[in-house]
Amino acid sequence: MKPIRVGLIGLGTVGQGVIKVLRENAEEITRRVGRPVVVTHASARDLSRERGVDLTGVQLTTDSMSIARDADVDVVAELIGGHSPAAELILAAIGRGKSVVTANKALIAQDGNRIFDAARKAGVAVAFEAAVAGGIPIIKAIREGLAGNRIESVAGIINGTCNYILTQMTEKGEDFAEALAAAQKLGYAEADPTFDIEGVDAAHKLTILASIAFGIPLSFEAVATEGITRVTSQDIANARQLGYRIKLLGIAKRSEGGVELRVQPTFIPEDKLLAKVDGVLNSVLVKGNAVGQVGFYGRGAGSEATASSVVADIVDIARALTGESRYTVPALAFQPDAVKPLPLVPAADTESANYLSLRVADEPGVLSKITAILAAHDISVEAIIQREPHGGEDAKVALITSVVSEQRLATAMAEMQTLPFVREGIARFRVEKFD
Ligand SMILES: NC(=O)c1ccc[n+]([C@@H]2O[C@H](COP(=O)([O-])OP(=O)(O)OC[C@H]3O[C@@H](n4cnc5c(N)ncnc54)[C@H](O)[C@@H]3O)[C@@H](O)[C@H]2O)c1
Ligand SMILES: N[C@@H](CCO)C(=O)O
Ligand code: NA
Repeated sequence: MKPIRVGLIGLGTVGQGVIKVLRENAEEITRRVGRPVVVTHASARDLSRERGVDLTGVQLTTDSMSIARDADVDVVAELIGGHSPAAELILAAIGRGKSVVTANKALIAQDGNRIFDAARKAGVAVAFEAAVAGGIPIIKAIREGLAGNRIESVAGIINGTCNYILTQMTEKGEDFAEALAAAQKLGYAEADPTFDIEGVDAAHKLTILASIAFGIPLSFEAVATEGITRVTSQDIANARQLGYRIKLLGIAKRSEGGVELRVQPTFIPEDKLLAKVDGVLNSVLVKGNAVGQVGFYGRGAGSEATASSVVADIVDIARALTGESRYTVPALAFQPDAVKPLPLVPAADTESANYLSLRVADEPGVLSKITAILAAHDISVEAIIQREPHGGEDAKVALITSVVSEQRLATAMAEMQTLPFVREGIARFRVEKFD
């Protein structure tokens, strides 16, 4: 039986995982597809590097474009990341009538509209399950499994590196830099890890999820994005004492004004599902009007977990090439001419409960003055802790507010900041209760 020939562009963490998974599970995959699926071609920047995977039978090259154009390649997997030359390579493969699999969320979030358009015109597929939440089949679940619903919200932990760092800081007391270095070593981080820690990678993924969930164009620029670099060990300790965990959450939800898209470090009550998702694990909760809430959980990064999704996409395409059926699921779940923008709610118009942390001079009456300002703005305090000063340090106050609009909170915080005993720089993070 003639095999489906896969050309891999990039032999890094994910590329090596794909070789391994396709080899290890060859028998099962052949039974699923109806014929073998084999990596016949692969490109890398440095062919002399030792990779720890068996590359026998794979034709190696440094010329990635030759793979995109090779008539002897049936499916191309782009696993180099970044915008260029990834975009050119994908478009070249599409131009030769090949379906493409990619793990490149940065490219899809920013340039997906153009790529899907080209693929549609060429009658081929661009599949990207590995781009969001690594090994969790969340794209397929929303696009196909939940296609009967009006999706109300998608929320979750969608960056493995940040979740790993926050977990190491919380459980092991590791410092930020140490935990990031470990995440990089484990193959979780992006080539430029500022994409992870500044929330950009999560924003790329949220952009894709929002399009698939709501049928809106890819709108990366509209995501209000904050990473985890402002989260201190003190915030983590405060969260614990108040009964919360801090997670970097991506949230896309419908609200009165349209859709809200945000990525932020968020306090979550410790008994909620998302608060218990630790390490490199990701979890996504989807709310549909028919199904209610459904949750997905699994490894969000790493070589073989991510390869699991790349290979699933290759299998989908291989099945379509093998059987009578064409690959007919639209890339962004909705028919291209039915994708329409919804108003994007500005962050200032959104509402949430909040965690505030203040450094204050050790004076009598401090707490009552702070709470009086909050009360004057109709904000109630749900929990509060005060740490006594020691060794000449300031006292510290941390509290959780009721649900309040961004504007009202900003006014109250500005007023608090003018109190003479409140030091510069009140820290604030959102709280999501998932009630
Ligand atoms: N690592 C993960 O856990 C993970 C998870 C999901 C998605 N992704 C995505 O998968 C893609 C690859 O990530 P990775 O972690 O494997 O990165 P990586 O840095 O380990 O691997 C990329 C490889 O591509 C090579 N490369 C770069 N330009 C090339 C070119 N023009 N031709 C041939 N090879 C080239 C690099 O030398 C490197 O070996 C990225 O888009 C990333 O966002 C990664
Ligand atoms: N750098 C990404 C890889 C998976 O997309 C993460 O840590 O989640
Ligand atoms: Na996925």
